[in-house]
Amino acid sequence: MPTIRALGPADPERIASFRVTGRIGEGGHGVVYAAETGSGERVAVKVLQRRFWEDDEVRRAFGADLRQAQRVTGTHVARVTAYGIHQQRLYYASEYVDGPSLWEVVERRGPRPADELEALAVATLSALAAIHAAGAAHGGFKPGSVLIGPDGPRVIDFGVGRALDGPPTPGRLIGTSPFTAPEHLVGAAPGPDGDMFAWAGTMVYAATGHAPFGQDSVPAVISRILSETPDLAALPGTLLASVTACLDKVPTRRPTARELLARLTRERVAAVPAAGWAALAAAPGLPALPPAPAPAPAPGGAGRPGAPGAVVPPGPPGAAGRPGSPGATVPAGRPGSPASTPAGGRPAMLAAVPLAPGPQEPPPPDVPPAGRHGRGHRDRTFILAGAALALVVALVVALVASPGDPAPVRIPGAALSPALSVTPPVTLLPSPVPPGETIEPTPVPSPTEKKPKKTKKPVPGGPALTPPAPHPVLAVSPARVRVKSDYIFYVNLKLRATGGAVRWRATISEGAVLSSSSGRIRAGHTATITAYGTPYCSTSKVRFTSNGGSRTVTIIWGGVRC
Ligand SMILES: Nc1ncnc2c1ncn2[C@@H]1O[C@H](COP(=O)(O)OP(=O)(O)OP(=O)(O)O)[C@@H](O)[C@H]1O
Repeated sequence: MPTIRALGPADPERIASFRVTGRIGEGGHGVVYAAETGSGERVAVKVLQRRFWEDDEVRRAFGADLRQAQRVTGTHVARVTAYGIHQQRLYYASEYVDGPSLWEVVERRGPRPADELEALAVATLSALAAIHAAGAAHGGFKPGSVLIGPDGPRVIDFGVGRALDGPPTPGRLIGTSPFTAPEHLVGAAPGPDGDMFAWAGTMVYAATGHAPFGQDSVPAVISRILSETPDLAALPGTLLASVTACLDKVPTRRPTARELLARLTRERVAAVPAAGWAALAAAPGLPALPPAPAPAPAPGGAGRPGAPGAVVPPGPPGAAGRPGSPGATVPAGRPGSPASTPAGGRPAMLAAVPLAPGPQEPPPPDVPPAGRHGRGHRDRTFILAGAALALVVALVVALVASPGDPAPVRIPGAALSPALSVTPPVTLLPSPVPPGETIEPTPVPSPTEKKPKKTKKPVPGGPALTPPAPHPVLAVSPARVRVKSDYIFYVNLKLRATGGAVRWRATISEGAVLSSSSGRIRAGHTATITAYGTPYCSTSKVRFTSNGGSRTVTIIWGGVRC
């Protein structure tokens, strides 16, 4: 149960139509209050820090993201019930979950046993599937995003990552937790694939008590996320393949939440030997089923609960409700396994977890999924070229909007939900003033600039001589960067080869890391590498050496106070 503290002098007593009853806590983005609606329903209201209100881009994205988040419903999500602006601060309200976060549970009680992990996996995948089915992404999934309520795990804080972290632009980090997917570290926008990576890391945390890539210095964690595979030995066999697949560095290779939910459900059913199902079907004392009226197959296919000859999913004797209905529960342990315990004997925290998604969640896992995130096989050909870091360089090139590229930023002019009681009504329209820069690059020639036209010089008195071979040159841009935010700790550097192919090597001063330290660029081509540092008033020098000379880039990790 979260500790609710009394309000301080700076805390509001009302937020829009909500009566604030206490302060739950504060995170990186704002303060969360316990509050009540006019009809006495408990809600949690997150009031974002003022800097978000002051950011035009965030204000524009906030309305769009929250509208989408409001569409997400399901047994294992804390529904977003309202959002708006209160005293120049953005806020949103969600269902109050009366329970600790997964962080707290693991910190206090240690790594969780196999049966709890399985139930946790099913519940959180069910929530992510619902979020993704609504066209949203969580964008910041981590153990703190899972609250263990009296009726099972609930996922909070979904769908606002894009608004709070903004579009991927050079030098702007998307997501900052040790659970962040590698593609987000290099600028990709939050998406379902990234959620799956973060989900897997969260499962590793629940099984071991440690974040999969460590939690020490930021550059060290980033370097491990980009290049290392965590130790998964503590995971139960039932989850190992799923978690391993989700930790793939290539986003499109990761399975979807829906696919994993289907896999786990199938495996659970298959874990009961056929003889066990037969014995259950023939158990004495079951009321006789009426004879089948006709041999025609029933809609929904064989196995529909209640149909003659249907497989009856496991459930505690006397369990109410059809499997999949909100009230239906199954023991979290494998039926018949030594770990499984009766509902009453299970740890209270995960005592009863619906196995199948609730009625408002996506269709049952057996329904063939649609679209890229729903297709059965991820057969897209992605070739891992050698070591993981090489792969990351490819990701960087593919995903990052580099300093010279026009950033394809889609800004829907988002209006606040009309359902809200915002006084006075505020419309979040695109501002005519462009948002403030976060990085000041030294002006560099555009990488899209046209190659100089070859002009034939007339050579008086004879045929044209063979021109001397052009000398390869490595251009690096920007040459000097000042990062002006506490929340940004990476910078993309664009390398360009002219006059011939260039082989390059790079080193960076201590306390920072590079996504790649060597490579080859063909003439006229570009590559992007990323420097990760610590944004606390320090300077990093990146030194490039190549057959085209040497270059040094200076990065000043600033923050507004430096
Ligand atoms: N819907 C909710 N019901 C109950 N408690 C909540 C709810 N949402 C958040 N909380 C609690 O409020 C506290 C602060 O949450 P918050 O999301 O701000 O933390 P955070 O994840 O560290 O922050 P951020 O995501 O902004 O970095 C946490 O203890 C969290 O468990």
